[in-house]
Amino acid sequence: MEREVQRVRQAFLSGRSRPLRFRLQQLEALRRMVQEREKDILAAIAADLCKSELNAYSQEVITVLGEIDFMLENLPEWVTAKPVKKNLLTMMDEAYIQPQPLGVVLIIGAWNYPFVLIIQPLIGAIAAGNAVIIKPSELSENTAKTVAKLLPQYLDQDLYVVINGGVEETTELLKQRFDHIFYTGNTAVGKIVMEAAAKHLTPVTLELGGKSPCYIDKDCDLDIVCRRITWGKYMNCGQTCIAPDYILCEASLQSQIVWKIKETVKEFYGENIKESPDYERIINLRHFKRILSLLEGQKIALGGETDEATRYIAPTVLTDVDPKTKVMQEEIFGPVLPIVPVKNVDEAIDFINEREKPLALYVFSHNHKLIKRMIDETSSGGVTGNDVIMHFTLNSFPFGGVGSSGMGAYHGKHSFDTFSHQRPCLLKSLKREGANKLRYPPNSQSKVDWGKFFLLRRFNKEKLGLLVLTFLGIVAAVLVKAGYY
Ligand SMILES: NC(=O)c1ccc[n+]([C@@H]2O[C@H](COP(=O)([O-])OP(=O)(O)OC[C@H]3O[C@@H](n4cnc5c(N)ncnc54)[C@H](O)[C@@H]3O)[C@@H](O)[C@H]2O)c1
Ligand SMILES: CCCCCCCCCCCCC/C=C/C=O
Repeated sequence: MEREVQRVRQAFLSGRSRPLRFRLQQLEALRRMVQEREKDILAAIAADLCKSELNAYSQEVITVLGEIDFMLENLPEWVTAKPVKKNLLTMMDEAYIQPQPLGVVLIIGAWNYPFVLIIQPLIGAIAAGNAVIIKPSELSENTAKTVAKLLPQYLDQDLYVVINGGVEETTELLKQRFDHIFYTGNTAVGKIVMEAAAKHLTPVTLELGGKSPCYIDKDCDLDIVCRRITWGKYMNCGQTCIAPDYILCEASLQSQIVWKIKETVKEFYGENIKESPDYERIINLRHFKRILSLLEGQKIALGGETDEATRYIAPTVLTDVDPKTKVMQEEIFGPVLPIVPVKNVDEAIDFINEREKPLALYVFSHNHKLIKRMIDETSSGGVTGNDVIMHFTLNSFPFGGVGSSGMGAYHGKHSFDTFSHQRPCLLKSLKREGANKLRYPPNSQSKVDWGKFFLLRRFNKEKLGLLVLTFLGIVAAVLVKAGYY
């Protein structure tokens, strides 16, 4: 493992990942890989998650292609040095911020969207000029193997390397020194990753999970609300980091919500859900059993049917859920939707604020002020009003958590920034030593006064005349330098 990381570091130190032309060429090669090997990629995702290839394409491949195009379009502007405002002490100097690559980045992916969750951060890391080691999730082994096979056929083989394996390999990998670690997965492993990173003072981005609440106000169109929630909750069989985890609403709305979700489930998946190409399965038996255990003692208002052999769990809704029960203590990550009755929006806000900060928050209402109030008075990684999931699709948004749902963010320019160091560069001349004497010892009141003038723009009235003269002198010098005289 050490040798492999060393090999990637040597490739980074060769400097070839840095030129803009190289980054663009690698991103184009990655796009070619996705387009030419689309069938292999879709088949792998489909096999891992019992997902239709159409759904694999619209949930993962579209996002990846959109992200590559966005990078190719904007990267030339992002990589350029940006001049910054100067003070009076540096006004004759060159001052700019130069984004630079961090070095060798480790990307650890999760299994639930096994392609996009490793390739989207990879796009950002390449765009920022880094070398990358990717560790896909071992639970989605078809996608892991396919990516390990395809990437070296299209990308630089020493700069971008896939290492497959489970906990043992990841633990070994985490002992190595990286310049950034980008981890997607559960909060418990997030802590392990952060602890390992701390040993080398490596910065981390943690894309974690949590219980994303969904508040439904009584002033809204329940038909539309329930259609949108049904889509976001049962997509990928509930195994989506930003799926609505539970509903908060007035008790009187519950029966209508159950009825409308039931109707929508029929509309989306037909009478026989098991036969639907749009309804996935739980990733493994451990998760299947974990989700079943969340149903114990609950009032099942819809669904509840299961089949262990195929790890099928029907779209399920629980009503009158007691917040103290197990289903409300952990992220569900399955097709189970508890409804927790609250008296009003105040109680909903308190409910959310008494718990860990979620990755996403959803609010449904015709009342725009109520939505704004929810946003102002709570915290979450992201918010979508009157819909679910959709903030993920906008690459102008930073995507990430807050508090226990994660730290750092990515997508679009935010990925480029995550994998770049914003290096401040001040280029002075060896001339004009007169002005610089101000900061050299021995210090004096007069030097402090000048310092106040130059840096704080504060001065005393007696010296005003002298200061004005100095200022005019500086202006004249600038004009001479700029070629006006
Ligand atoms: N914020 C996001 O973008 C996002 C996206 C997807 C999933 N998630 C969250 O991820 C969770 C589901 O994923 P998961 O954690 O089950 O995925 P997982 O089991 O695939 O684990 C994630 C990664 O951690 C590694 N890993 C597991 N145990 C480890 C250990 N002990 N030491 C070191 N590495 C280890 C795995 O090899 C894998 O690569 C949910 O909480 C979900 O909300 C978040
Ligand atoms: C055919 C139209 C496609 C609509 C766009 C759907 C967007 C789905 C996004 C799925 C989320 C994938 C990333 C998940 C992260 C967390 O698990």
